[in-house]
This record gives sequence, C-alpha cells and structure tokens, in this order.
Amino acid sequence: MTAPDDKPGHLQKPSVDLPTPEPDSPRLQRKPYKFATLCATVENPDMKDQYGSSSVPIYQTATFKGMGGDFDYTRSGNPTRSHLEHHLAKISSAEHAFVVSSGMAALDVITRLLKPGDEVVAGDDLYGGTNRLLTYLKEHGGVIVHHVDTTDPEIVKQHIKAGKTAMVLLESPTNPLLKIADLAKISADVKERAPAAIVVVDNTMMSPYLQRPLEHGADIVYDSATKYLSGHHDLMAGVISCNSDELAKKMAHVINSVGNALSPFDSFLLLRGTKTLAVRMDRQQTSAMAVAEMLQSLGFTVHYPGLKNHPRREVHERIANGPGAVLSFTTGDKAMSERIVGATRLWGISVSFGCVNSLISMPCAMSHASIDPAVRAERGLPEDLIRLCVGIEDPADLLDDLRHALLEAGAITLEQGVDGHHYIRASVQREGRTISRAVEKLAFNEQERPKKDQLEWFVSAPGKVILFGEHAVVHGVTALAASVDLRCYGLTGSRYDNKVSVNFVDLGNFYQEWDIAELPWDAASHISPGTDHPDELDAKLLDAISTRALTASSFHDNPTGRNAALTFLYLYMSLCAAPGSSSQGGPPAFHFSARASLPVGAGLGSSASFSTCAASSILLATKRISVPPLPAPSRPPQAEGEDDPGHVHVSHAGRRAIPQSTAGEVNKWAFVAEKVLHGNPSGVDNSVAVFGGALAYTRPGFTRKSGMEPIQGFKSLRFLLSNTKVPRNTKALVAGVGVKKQNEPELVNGILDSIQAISDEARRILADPELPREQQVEGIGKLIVENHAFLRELGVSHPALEAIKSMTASFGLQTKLTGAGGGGCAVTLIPDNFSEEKLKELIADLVKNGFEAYVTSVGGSGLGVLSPYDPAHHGLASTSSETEGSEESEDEHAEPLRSSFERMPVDEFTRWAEGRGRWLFV
Ligand SMILES: N[C@@H](CCSC[C@H](N)C(=O)O)C(=O)O
Repeated sequence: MTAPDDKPGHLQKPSVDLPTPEPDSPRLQRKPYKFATLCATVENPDMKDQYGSSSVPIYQTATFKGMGGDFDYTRSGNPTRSHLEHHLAKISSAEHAFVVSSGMAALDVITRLLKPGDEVVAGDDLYGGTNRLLTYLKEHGGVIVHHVDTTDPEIVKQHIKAGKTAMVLLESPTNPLLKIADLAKISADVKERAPAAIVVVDNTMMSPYLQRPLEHGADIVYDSATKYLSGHHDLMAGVISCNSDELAKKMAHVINSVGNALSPFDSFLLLRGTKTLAVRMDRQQTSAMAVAEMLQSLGFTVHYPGLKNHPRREVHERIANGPGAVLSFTTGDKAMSERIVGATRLWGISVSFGCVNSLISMPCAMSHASIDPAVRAERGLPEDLIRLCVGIEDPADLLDDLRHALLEAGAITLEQGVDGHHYIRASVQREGRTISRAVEKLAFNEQERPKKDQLEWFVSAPGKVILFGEHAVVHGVTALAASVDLRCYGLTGSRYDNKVSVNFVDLGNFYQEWDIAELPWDAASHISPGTDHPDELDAKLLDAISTRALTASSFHDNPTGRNAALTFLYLYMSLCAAPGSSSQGGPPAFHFSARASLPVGAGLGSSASFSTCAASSILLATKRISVPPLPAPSRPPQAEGEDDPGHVHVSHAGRRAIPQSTAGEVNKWAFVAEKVLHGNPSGVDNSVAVFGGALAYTRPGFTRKSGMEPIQGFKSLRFLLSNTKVPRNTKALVAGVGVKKQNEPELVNGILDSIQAISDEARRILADPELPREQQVEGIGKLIVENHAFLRELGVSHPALEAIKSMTASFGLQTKLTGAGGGGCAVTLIPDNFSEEKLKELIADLVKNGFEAYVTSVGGSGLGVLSPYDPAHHGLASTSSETEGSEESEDEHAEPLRSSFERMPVDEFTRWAEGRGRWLFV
C-alpha cells in the first residue's frame, strides 16, 4: 500500500500517449489530437468508469471503505479529483498535476519547498496576492525576496546566486501591466547559474492553451483555475503541474498534510469548464484584440501583447500561442478611470479574470490593493490603470458599452470632422468632472480672433546631460554639463474669465484652474521689475499656496503634477501684483500648458527645462520680458552686446537669437522655480536649459575656484541616451558616496582627484578650436570610459547601466552613466562616422532589452521662443512695423495652438513644434 502522504491520486503518471490514437497502419496514419480536442476529451485508461458514464461522476464522499484500496479519505485522494488531475497534466505537458483550493493555495504549497535563508527572485509587476504571500514569507519565514524587472533576463541573471537562490518566480505576461518575461531564457540561465534553484511560473493569464512553461524549462507551473481553466467564476481552484517526481512527491505531501486539495464537486465543475477552454479562449482573445485596438486608436496607453508596439512582443510570440484576453490601459487621471469603470454596464466591476463575462477593474484599488501604495508607486504601477478581462459576449456590444463609458466619463468626445463624427480622446479634465469642449471653448474664447496682445506664446528649453564629474561635483570637483536636444515646451494662451490654469499632459494629464481673485494674495510679496527674488524662497507664500490653492484630494495621487503647479503659482504670484493693487489691470488671466519630449525623472534635467518654460512664459505673459522681432534674414548683425532687434547673438546652432539680458532674467526666475522644485539646486541645470551649449561648474566651499563658466567653442557631439527606466534615489546615492568617503578617505579622495583631472582634460579638448574633430571625439571617448570606471568604484552604477555599457561596447562605443546613477540614464558617444545601420541595430538591441534609447546631440541651443504664434505668417514672430500690415490681414485665419499642443503624441511633438515656424533661440 502506498503511504498516505503519497496517495496514488496525486502521483499517478498519466499515459501520455493516450488519448491520441495509435497509427492504424503505415498507410493511414492518424495525427496527434490538437489542443481543443485534448481539452474536450476526458479519458483516463487507468480509471475506467464501471458504468461507462460519459461525464466523470462526482464522488461526493469523505471516506472510502476498506483497507489497502486506492482511496481512503478525500483529503488524501478522490477519484473525481484524480480524473481532473490526469486531464490537467495531459493538457499542461506535465507528468504530474495537483488541484487545490485556490491559486494562492497552489502558491502556498509551492513556497513550502522553501526554507529560512533561501532567496527568491520575483517580478516587480506581479499579482497583489503573490506579493502579499512573498512579503509574509519574508517577514515570518526568513526568506529573502528580490523583486526585479523580469522583462530583462540580464537583471534576473544578476540576482541568481548559486547556493542561495532557491526559487525564481515568474509571471508572463505580468499582472496587471502585461509585461513579458523570456521564460525560456530565464529558465536556462537559472539552470546554468544555480542548478538547484527551481523556476516557478504563474501561468494564470495564459492558461495551458496559450502557454505551457514546462515546455520552456520551468520546473513548476501553477494556475489560478478560478480563471480561464474553469471559465465561469463559479468555483475557486488552483492547479500545480510539474515533471519532476521528486518535486511532485514533496508537494503531494504538503497537500495531504495541510488538506487544501480541491473538493469533489469543485473538481467536477473544473473538469467540465476545462473542456471548453480552447473555444472560450479563442473567442475572448479575438475580442480582446478588438478592444485593445479601439483603445489604442483613441490615444490611450494600452498594455496588450497582441498590439504591434507591445514591448517584447516577439519574445511572447516565441513562447506563447496568443496574446490572451486580459489588457490594461491608463487614462492619465485616477478620477477619470474611476468614472469609466463606474459608467460601464456590460463590463462587470470585479476582480479576477478568465470568466465568460467581461470584467473591468482598477488593480490599485482591487486586485493589487494589498501592495503598499508607496511600493506600487516605486514599481511604476499607475493608480489610474484600468484592467479589462474580455469575455465571450458579442464584441460589438463590448466595444459599444466601453465607448459609452469613455464618453460618459469624459475620456473621449464625439467631434464632427470633415468626414463625419469621430470619437477623440479628451485631454482636459477638471477635478471630479470633465468640461465639455463647448464650455471650454467659451472659457478660452477659441472662436474669437486673437488680438495682438492675446496671441499665444510658445517656448521651449532643453534638458541636460552631465558629461563628466557627477557625484564628484558634490565634493568640489568640476562637473561639465551640456544641453541635449530633448526639450520641454510651454504654451500660454489668454483666458477671458479671470482665471489662471495649468495643464501638464505628460504628468498624468494634470489640469487645474484657479479664480485669480481667490488665490492667497495676502501671503504674496510682489517682486517688481528690475528687482531680484531674494536668495531664500518665501515660505509664507509656499505654505499659503500649498494649503489654500492646492488642496484638491486628486493632487495627492500626482505629486509631480502638484509640484509643477506649486512652482507655476509661486512664480505667477511673485511676478504679478495682487488684483486691485496696480493700475496695470491686475494679474493676467491665461492658461499655461507644458509638454515634455524628454523622459521625466531620468536625470536629464526635465525639471530645469520645465522651470525655464514656466519662467519665460510668465515673464512674457506679464510683459516683463519681450523678444525681438525676427529680423529679415539679410539684415547685418548688430554690434556685439547690443540689446537690439536683429542679430544680437547667434545661438549655439547658429540661429538668430534672444538677447543675453533677456536670457539672464529668465535664468534667475528659472532658478527660483528650481528651488521650489528641489530645495537647494546648484543652478547648473537651469543655466544649461536657458543658455544651452555646455558649461563647467565648481561648487563653492572647496579649494578650487567656484562658479559656472560656459565652455566656449563647444561643438555639438552626438550621444545615444539610454534610459534604464530603473527609478533611482539621488539623495541615497549621494549620501552613499559621502559615507564611503568617510570610511575610505584615501581611496575616495584619490578617485575625486582623478575625476577632476578628467574634467579638466575634457574641458581642454572640448574648447580647443585647433584639435581635429576625430581626435576630439576619440579623446572624449577615452575620458568617458575612465569616468565611468571611477563612478562604478564609488558604488553608483547599476546592473542595468552595466548592461547598457556592455551592449554598446560590443559595437565599439564608449558609455558612462550620467547623473546620479543607480538607474536613470547612460550616455554613449556616437562618433561622426558611426554607421546609421549599426546605430539602428544597437537601438533595437537596447529596446529589446527593455531600455529606452534616444539619439541626441548635446551642446545645442537654450531657451527658444516662437511667438506670437501666427500660422498665416508661417510663424514669423514679427511685431515690427514693416510686417504689421500683412499680419493684420492674414491674422483672420489664425487658430490657437492649444488643442494640437495638448493632443499631439509625445513622439511626434518635437517635429510638430519645430514645424510651427521660425524659432528664436538663446
Ligand atoms: N481581495 C482579493 C482580491 C483577489 S484578486 C484576484 C485575481 N488574482 C486578480 O488578479 O484579479 C485579495 O486580496 O486577494
């Protein structure tokens, strides 16, 4: 008799060649059954029914009579369950399968293979319940858990340690962001690095129909059978499958010991559900594709492996047979998402997925609510994410219901186009409700012909890269920074309702408006023209804005948008006299929109370029600065330093430019804005954003001469910027270097001296007009390699940065981290003669590995202004008398830019902005 722990019901090896019939004869060969046939055909030759029942009977009994038989007690084994387990093993390409009371019970059984001290590598986008169980094991079971980006096999590999890693737990696609992990590659890497470790895959999202991870090297696969396997949301169950007899034996022991095996009735239901798995899934998947395409065509960010642009789609297609029927998308606004979810009728608001009925949910509030909000934010799980689980209803009804919900929630609007009505994505929301385009048009007076002083101001400013000396700069070493041609853009337009408003499309579509009279003017001190802002920020004003103007609860979910609004209001209220206090007619009513073509928070100076846009826009709107009219191209340059219309300066790209005095004024206020955003900035970022080019900066308080000096003669260089997308903690990284310096002063001081030598040499190379270009590029390349090595020694690199470094090195290129390190971005120097083909190949490799890559040239122009905008004039910003007449007549057709500015997809933005006309630059 088998020991009770190893009941045969759990350990029977299915006859894998059945039910596929044997070939009848060499001439009349039968093909193996396809998956759908296997699903529908429940047959276990070892357990023939005594009456030949077509459906497996329910053995609704707790005990079995006699001794020495196959079954004694249903906790240990039950014939209905055995039939089910045999069937599931067959369709999962497994030797063994077990069914337990839920998906989480399955994971519980599997994690009981762990012991204290074991390390688990799991994903950073994963089901909330899985995260909860792993956290429990971490806190109570002595297990060490690493949550890493499993979309990058290299990152996973770096966490696998022989003798320590006991389990690698994967989801692909992940729940809820549908990210793809290369199960085959990771399984192979685990076997190579830590042969004793087991690879476990949660296959719930795919089901065995679409993906069978055991075929790709996984050791154990589990499914929440509550989902696709059962398909009807009328039972809870979990399935565990594996090929190893040893693992199976251990897990059978656990299941029998804890008593969480599936009940006979639920086993019956699950067996019944499984028969229709393929046919349900086919239908659900086809409809999911239609839903994903509709949402994407409306401009939402959609996560679905069936979409052409889904990251690592090719990996998914290699390991799976279809994209499945779960997708998720963001709206940019949590309240908006809540309204959409609430407005659907056919889509049921419910956790879970895999049901024949379509479901809609907000993971952060539902399936993933058990993950701490701070952890969710750190791992990039958007609060406004909506997850859709597509069912078998008629797809036309599903699309229609969803479209109605989007419309009702104000996420899309129905607009009349030349060729009929179209749904388009609405970009403007107010807290708690959406304003209709008609009302919005009234407020912004779009139909009215813009008068000269009401025309829009369109500005832009570059981000920056630190070329040399990051971290060391904190300890008095000179850093070199240069502008990049990824920019932030700002647009102001008059309002006619005594309100001021902001919209930050790329910061979660943050929109807010204020009645000017109701702003906390009593706390503001007007800084009159010609006077500088004091060194210290006005704490009273900051507090008054925070507590009286930025109180809406929705701000808490969007701290970046909130801080940008705080910065805008601080500048606005400092630069404008309070209403009624001035003969000028009080603070101007206008709308300010900002967009960013550079990644926010990746160390590329996005906040400084935003600060520059906000400062220049408010200074222009309040008429505290003005830009010279565009001179006729043939006019000769004026004398150097003359603040006069015409060619006072030539920008870094050789373009006609904004006077230095105007740029200086913008820079002062951009620095104030930077202080609001960062507390104690060095001023480097805003100086680069305003003046462009490159500069050398040495911090005061050390032995070297401090200050900021432009690097004259800097010639633009081409760099590849790679964003690891790994969030970093600059403060902690800077502090870490400080601690290292304290603990190992000799080593760190030596490194700092070497970095100073690198900065000095780079500065010499960059400014030397006689050095041939190839030598300049070669010299900079060498310094890049050296500087990076020192930064790594300081402990501020990151595996993702190192991965980028080795990928670029294989193309013969030099790379270093830029900024704080610990994630963020890397810069790779692209020599002038580097082939475009190879560059494309490299970018494709980087993207394939989960990075973002931007080709950028550094050292270009600073602040740019295109205004007042007048498309009828091809953007000529002329206010001079010679062109005034024609402007008046052609102005008739001027259309405000705002609508395109706020709707333009970010990847098309720069080209669109440049095409608006002739820009003036610093
Ligand atoms: N309250 C439950 C939520 C279950 S979510 C179920 C499913 N895996 C999904 O992703 O929707 C819990 O806290 O576990």
